Amino acid sequence: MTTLIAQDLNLKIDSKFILKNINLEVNSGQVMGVLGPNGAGKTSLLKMLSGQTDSQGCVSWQNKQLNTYAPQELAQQIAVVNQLNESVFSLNLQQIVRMGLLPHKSLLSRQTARDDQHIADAIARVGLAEKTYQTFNSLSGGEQQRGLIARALVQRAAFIVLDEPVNHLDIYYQHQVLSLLTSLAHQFNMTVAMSLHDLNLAANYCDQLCLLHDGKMVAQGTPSQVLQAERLEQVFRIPCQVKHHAAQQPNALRIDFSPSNSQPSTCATATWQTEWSPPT
Ligand SMILES: Nc1ncnc2c1ncn2[C@@H]1O[C@H](COP(=O)(O)OP(=O)(O)OP(=O)(O)O)[C@@H](O)[C@H]1O
Repeated sequence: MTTLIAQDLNLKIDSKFILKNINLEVNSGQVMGVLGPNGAGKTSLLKMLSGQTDSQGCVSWQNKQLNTYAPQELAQQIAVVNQLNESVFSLNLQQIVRMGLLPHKSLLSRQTARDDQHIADAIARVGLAEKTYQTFNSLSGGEQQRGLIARALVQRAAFIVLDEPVNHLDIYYQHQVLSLLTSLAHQFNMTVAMSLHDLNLAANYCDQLCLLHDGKMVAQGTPSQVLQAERLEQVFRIPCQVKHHAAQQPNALRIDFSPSNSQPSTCATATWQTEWSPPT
């Protein structure tokens, strides 16, 4: 069943289109990856899909427009894990994860043993049980990222939106976190939308992909529909090969970018300063 529908989304700042005519649909139980080069509009799109930015256009979740949800009701439906900012938290990890319960509480409600169990389970699921009482500030970038994912789990929202969730994670936790998100979607019929820079992780873990370039939707569909060499070369401005491993898994893809083997794509316009000296 289609649960997320975005129609004709536009975002214009200072007369420049950041997003232009974006349309997409995501079914419940699916993981959608948002791909594209730096500045393509991934974060802006995720903010619109999760109601963090007012949309010029229409986003509806469960047949109801996002801008008609009350704030608490929206927070019960949608959990957001944004990119890490400089954190000002002096709270410990458990207290940060506990914030995920807020949408389900009234001002006077008490903490229950069941709440504590949910928090402990979520922290354990992201592999941070031994860091439960460490201050959030003192956690490593990857630990903070996993802590924020634990907070999203505690929120028990049916739609989780994550902006580059594996950015700070080592290879083990990249796979752990993406497997966890995929299994939440597939087993519990949740919907996940996330931006990713690693196209191979996107091919492995996402059911649907959309590829943005300069604020426009270049392609959307299954990984094998979207991840085509010629298109990726144009968008990412670097030579690329896409290999299909149908023998292992029907949709298994391997994307290799090989800048050293050939000349940069003719689309590449940037020139890089490779030497630098301090100003005198
Ligand atoms: N508030 C704003 N004012 C001006 N420009 C903005 C604003 N927000 C976003 N932009 C611009 O919109 C474009 C898209 O930004 P966005 O953060 O959505 O890209 P992105 O695809 O997530 O990039 P990255 O991969 O680097 O995180 C960028 O050129 C950015 O500078």
